[in-house]
Amino acid sequence: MIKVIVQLFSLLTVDQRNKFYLLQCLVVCMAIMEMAGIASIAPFMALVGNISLVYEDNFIGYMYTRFGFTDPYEFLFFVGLIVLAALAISAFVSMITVWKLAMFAAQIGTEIGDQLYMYYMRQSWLFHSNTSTAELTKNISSESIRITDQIIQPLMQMNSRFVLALFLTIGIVVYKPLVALVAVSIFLIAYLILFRLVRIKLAINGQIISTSLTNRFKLLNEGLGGIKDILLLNRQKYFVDEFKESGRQFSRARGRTNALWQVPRYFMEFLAFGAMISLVLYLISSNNGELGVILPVLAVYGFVGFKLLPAFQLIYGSISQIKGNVAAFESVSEHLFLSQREEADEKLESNESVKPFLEGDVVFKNVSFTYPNKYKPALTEVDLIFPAKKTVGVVGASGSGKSTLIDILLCLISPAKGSMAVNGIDISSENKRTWQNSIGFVPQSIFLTDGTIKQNVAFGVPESDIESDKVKAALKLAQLDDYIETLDLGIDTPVGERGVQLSGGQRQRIGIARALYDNASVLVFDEATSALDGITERMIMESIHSLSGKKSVVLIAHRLQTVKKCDVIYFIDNGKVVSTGTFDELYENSSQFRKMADHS
Ligand SMILES: Nc1ncnc2c1ncn2[C@@H]1O[C@H](COP(=O)(O)OP(=O)(O)OP(=O)(O)O)[C@@H](O)[C@H]1O
Repeated sequence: MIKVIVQLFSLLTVDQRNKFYLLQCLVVCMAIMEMAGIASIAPFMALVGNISLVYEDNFIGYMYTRFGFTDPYEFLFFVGLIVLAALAISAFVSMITVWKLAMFAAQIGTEIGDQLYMYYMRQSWLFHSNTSTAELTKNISSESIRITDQIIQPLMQMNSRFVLALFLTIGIVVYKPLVALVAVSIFLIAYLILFRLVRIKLAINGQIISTSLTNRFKLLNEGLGGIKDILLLNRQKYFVDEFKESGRQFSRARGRTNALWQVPRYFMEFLAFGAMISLVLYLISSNNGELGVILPVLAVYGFVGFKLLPAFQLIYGSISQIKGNVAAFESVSEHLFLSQREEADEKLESNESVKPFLEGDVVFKNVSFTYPNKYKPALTEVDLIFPAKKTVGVVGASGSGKSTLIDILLCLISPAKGSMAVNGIDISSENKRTWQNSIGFVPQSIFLTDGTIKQNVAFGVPESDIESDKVKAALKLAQLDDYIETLDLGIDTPVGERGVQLSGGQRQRIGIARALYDNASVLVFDEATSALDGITERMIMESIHSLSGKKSVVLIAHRLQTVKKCDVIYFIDNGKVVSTGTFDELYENSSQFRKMADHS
């Protein structure tokens, strides 16, 4: 647990650390004020028990004459007011401190969520293709809240209570050493035994909470994402039962964790009352029932107990909560540390001047690639050229390596061996962004946001920066202008979540318009016309081929009709380029290609 606290602290920025130190000063201030409030009660209660103290040679007697009082009860009233004022100031400082601590913890917690989102958004395609989205969603939306509410908040509260408990303990030990040491030891030992008994259970519960949350997010994604198939196959029961089961595990683990830190309070209160009664009996027997001596001691211990017991309970509760939720921090800590390191690197990178555009022949030299969890390479020593302003087809059977080749072209993955150069310039991590700025990509399945047609064409551009003329031109090229004209709201028509209000072909054409919006110099189509009907496909293919001579176009296709007009076609098999040429040349020279063409 100490390790988690140290790690959390090392994740704080300089600003956050400075704020933390300031808050720490406020916490000490709060503890001192609470101490002062309690300490002021002793003389007041002494006076209540024995008003003749004002005539004796002590601090009370000195104050009585110093302020010129003549009536002892008037002085008692005055002391009462001072005690009230001290308690009010202490309550005020406590309120401010607790408020600031809560705000600070909430801010750090939210920033953890932001940090994770930023980190995941910056990760490579390889990272995302090998990581579960449910896991990442859970980390951002749920684990970061768990870290805020169940680790940082308790940590900050515990911190303030710890300082107070320490001061109060020192105070009462100085006041009456023996009684104080006995009382504090009883409580400390009781809490220590309790914590040792429950800590393993708490850690296990924390793990169960994390696992069941991952399952619930996974079932949410899969259930709602695949609702069409589920409705059709009538598989709701399986998803609902699994969701309920993970919910049951989650609630039981969470309930147990909460109970383990709340329930012992009642036992400790019983112990406190027992200690108080023992103290009364001890004081009465050792002071012959003299109220003037007994009352101030009882009042101080009463008030100290009133403050110290909740402080002990809060410290114990906080430690239990933190222990029960360490798993939440562990599941994101690696990503948080990596994101911290990446941010530092990014600052260095941002100083570089970035060229906006790259165009020219794209040359693959001896490119090989193997996926991290695979033994067999997806591409082996590929040498090829995508000539500038020509239309190139990439064909091959399913699993032959076409998408991998395109992912390298798009710089979504980097070749393990070999290189890619554009116009003679090797593409590396430094100029990768510039190259990506130059490409428009239309994937097999288009991702649409729950926005308008316009927002989906100018994907990720702030509304105020979207150029409607460019959107309309791209839509025209994608053969969607006729459809837009039939809509009352035109390009401002909402498409519904993931484009459910559009047909598959219309979604595909929005994707094509998106690739065309930024006027990229290279357009890459990954089976982009597969969802279209024959006539629309032909019209779009004509638009695409009309770009020949103006833009470089790369077409990946299963159906070889799509690549018939390409200037050059690469035929891929088993991760290697096995034949190159025009459609007719390949048809003539490659029996494999001929077989595919005849069956497409
Ligand atoms: N993210 C990944 N992790 C591990 N292996 C992968 C990954 N993506 C693809 N592969 C593997 O790499 C090989 C080439 O796959 P790729 O997707 O490039 O083929 P493809 O020709 O595009 O197939 P299709 O036409 O069916 O889309 C396949 O064996 C595939 O299983």
